[in-house]
Amino acid sequence: MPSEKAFVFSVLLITNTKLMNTEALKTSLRDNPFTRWAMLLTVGFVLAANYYFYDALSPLKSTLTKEFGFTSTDFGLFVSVYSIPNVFFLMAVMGGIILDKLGIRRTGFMFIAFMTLGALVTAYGASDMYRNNGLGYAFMSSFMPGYSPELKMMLLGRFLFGLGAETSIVVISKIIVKWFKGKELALAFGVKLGLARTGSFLAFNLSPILIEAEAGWTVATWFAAFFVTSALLVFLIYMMFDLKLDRQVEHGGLLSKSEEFQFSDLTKLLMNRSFIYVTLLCLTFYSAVFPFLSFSADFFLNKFGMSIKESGFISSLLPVGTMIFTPLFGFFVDKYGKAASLMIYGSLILVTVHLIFAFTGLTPYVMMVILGVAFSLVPAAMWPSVAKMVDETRIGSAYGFMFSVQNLGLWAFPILAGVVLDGTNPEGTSQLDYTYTMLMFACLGVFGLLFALLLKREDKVSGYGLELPSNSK
Ligand SMILES: NCCCC[C@H](NC(=O)[C@@H](N)CCCCN)C(=O)O
Repeated sequence: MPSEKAFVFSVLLITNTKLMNTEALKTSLRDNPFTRWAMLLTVGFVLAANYYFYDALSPLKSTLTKEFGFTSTDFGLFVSVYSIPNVFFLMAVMGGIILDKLGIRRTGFMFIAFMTLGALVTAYGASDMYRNNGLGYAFMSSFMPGYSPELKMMLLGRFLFGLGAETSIVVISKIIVKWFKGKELALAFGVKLGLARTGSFLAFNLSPILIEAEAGWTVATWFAAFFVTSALLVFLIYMMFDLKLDRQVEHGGLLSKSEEFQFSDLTKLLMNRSFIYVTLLCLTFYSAVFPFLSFSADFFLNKFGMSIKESGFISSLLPVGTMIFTPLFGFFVDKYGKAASLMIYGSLILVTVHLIFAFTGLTPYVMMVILGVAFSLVPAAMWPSVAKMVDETRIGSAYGFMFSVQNLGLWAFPILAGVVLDGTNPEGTSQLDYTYTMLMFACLGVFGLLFALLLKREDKVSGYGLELPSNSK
């Protein structure tokens, strides 16, 4: 009898231990809400640094003219060179493929390192150290005399920065999916975008303050570069947690053979009319926003006679607006749908605001907040809509492709804005007239509106259900 009892006891013990082990296997780091959200904050910091650096010199266009003799076209060139690797070498698409092959840690580190190198080279190109015949100055002076050696070094820096920055956004999107899939994914995406835009908000407000530093105006560029460098260090912390999570789950986020990117995926995407319309909307809408934002502080400074600080502050109202409205509209799209309609409204608002900027002297404070509503409506509806059109395993390639097409606009339109400005204002004019530049942005908005309308019409045929709530598809 006692031996029977002992047998039952040991069976119970073994079963219980087995159950406990299975339970331990089931829970991983991502199941702990604190760790999950801490990871979001960690990669959000990297994104904020990325957006900070992208915008850090935008409020300082007049300073660059004063210090280095930059024309509006030079400034446009500087903004746009960010996009060259993504347009001409399809870096965002390649980055997505590399990501699927090498995984998050190696790809993330490599591309954030490129961002850091680019940021440091840009700051160096603007520094006194370089201008006093520092390393590379003689070389940069030896060709294309029409462009200053400062501009050339800064262009090289921004090129390297762009090479890393867009792919790192794709990597971070994948990190969010890795930690939040099946949990609070939509909210996490909204918060991620909010953190990124905090970087832009800070850039427009901090750069004008930092140029007044005792050590000279280049404190603003060095600060931006060190912010990006600190992001690389913060990413190392993320990598440790990522490794730990991979040891807890089976496949470590790497794709199986059947899930890997195939070029036939791209052809399939290109045959999908809804995807084409949303990509063209992405190109035209974002081209009317980001390049405008890069010139906006200088526009306010010239049109309303504001200081660098005030014009930077007004520009920062756009990212602030999006930080509040994007999660709200994201929630609306999840719950009630109407994504295609929201993209139409967003495009309509964008055109109206640009026309008001072109032809009236209405206060820019309110207009920038309204523009923030437009810049929340479209992204909040656009990115989740793509997820309805393409298979989940192809979402990285789809976003990568959209980024590359979008970057065509982020490359061309800052240059065009500068060329239009230089072409429509006599040389040496003290107050730039932005009317034609604003009209150009309004026209882009009209194209965006057209593609949004086509997208809604196509949705009735394709049946992707863009007008339906998230969980009904
Ligand atoms: N899941 C995709 C989110 C994209 C957010 C989007 N960013 C971009 O489109 C970037 N390719 C361009 C960023 C250039 C300025 N930093 C956004 O709305 O910010």
